[in-house]
Amino acid sequence: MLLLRRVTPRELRLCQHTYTRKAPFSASPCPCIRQRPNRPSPSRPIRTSREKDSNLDRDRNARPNDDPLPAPSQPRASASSPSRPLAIQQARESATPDTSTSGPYKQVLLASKSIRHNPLATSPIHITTRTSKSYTQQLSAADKFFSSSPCRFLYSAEALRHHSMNNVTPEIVVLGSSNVGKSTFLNALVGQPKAARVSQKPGRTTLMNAYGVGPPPKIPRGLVPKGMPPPRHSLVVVDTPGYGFKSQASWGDAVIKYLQARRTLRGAVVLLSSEKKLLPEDKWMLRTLAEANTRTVVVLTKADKARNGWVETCSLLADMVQQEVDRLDQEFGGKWKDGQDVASRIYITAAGMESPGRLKNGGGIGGVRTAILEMAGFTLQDTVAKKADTVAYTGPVVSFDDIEWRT
Ligand SMILES: Nc1nc2c(ncn2[C@@H]2O[C@H](COP(=O)(O)OP(=O)(O)OP(=O)(O)O)[C@@H](O)[C@H]2O)c(=O)[nH]1
Ligand SMILES: [Mg+2]
Repeated sequence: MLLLRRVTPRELRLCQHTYTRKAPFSASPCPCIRQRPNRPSPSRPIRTSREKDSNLDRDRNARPNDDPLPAPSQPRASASSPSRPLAIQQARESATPDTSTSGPYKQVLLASKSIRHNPLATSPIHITTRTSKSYTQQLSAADKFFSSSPCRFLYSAEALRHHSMNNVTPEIVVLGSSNVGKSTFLNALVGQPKAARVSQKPGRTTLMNAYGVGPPPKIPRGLVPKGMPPPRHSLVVVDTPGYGFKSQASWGDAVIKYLQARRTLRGAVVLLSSEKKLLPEDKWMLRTLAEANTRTVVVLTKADKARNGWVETCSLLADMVQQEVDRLDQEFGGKWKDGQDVASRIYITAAGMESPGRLKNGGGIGGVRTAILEMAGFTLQDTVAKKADTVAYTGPVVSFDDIEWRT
């Protein structure tokens, strides 16, 4: 449910200040007050009896090294004080020397299904490509989710009112400065080279373009609003025009209004170029999302551009971004990153290194896929994912945010 509250004079001043700055993505002054829609309930997610059984088996068979990523329903204090299971996992990762990123950059980047920032690492390099057994299973479930059904272009929207009506399907928006690689990233995410148009010139994408991804969800007919066709995809991903260089104020207005008002928006992916520093316009975008309490995953793109220096380059930038995210999280009362686990990490990708169809989870795309699914309200059940070839997608990937659809 969309919750609105009165804007305090301080917030209003802050917004006006933000938007009237030398506009990165200039938009008219208006308050950012959208609460996160449909946060996961603090109680355990409801599960089907089959899932319960399989989870019981998993619990019985779990070995200490197979620490699964914590269920999204588990409470988490803030990004700076991670939940216990996440802290245990990070501590484990930092306990043994991490050589997972060493080797020729092309080989390592293409082979890495998840490239994550690990701020607790004891070495000066805070990047890891290591994956536990259960995380590997989650990655493969995420790959199947994105690749099993072809992605479908849904519509282009110039303004909020042009977006199709959507009451049921979770949406994720891809944001970033112009030319950062948003459309390339979207193509890699959905595994289709030509889903979105890509160009070397900044300012290529000028509209918000929505794509349907994932298999059709199983929703009882009665829960679909009258006169609406049942959704054909489990998730909508929205590509956006870039902010900063070659951007236009009207694009910024449209995107900000969408961020504030779209009820089914479950989270944002903010792309930052690893060729650049953290730009003022990126800080502005992160602040806007923190203020609106929108779940956010940060992704560094074009890791391959630094060639063999990619690990150091990305590690430094990720450290800076993490500091900014933690600072914003604290400023807004520790609520922004609350309840995010997989999605609380900073991810690194090299989506443009290989044709998206061939990249699959490689180039770090797999890690972002799991984070996006978590943000969108899906739980990746690793035990069931083993049988992914034989079960329908209500098995390995279960939406708990949308659980009321099925009851
Ligand atoms: N080397 C390399 N190039 C990349 C990568 N990702 C994107 N690019 C290149 O960066 C350029 C811009 O990519 P786009 O995906 O069009 O960027 P965008 O953010 O959608 O740009 P706008 O729509 O103009 O805002 C293209 O030439 C891509 O091939 C990457 O991971 N590695
Ligand atoms: Mg684009």
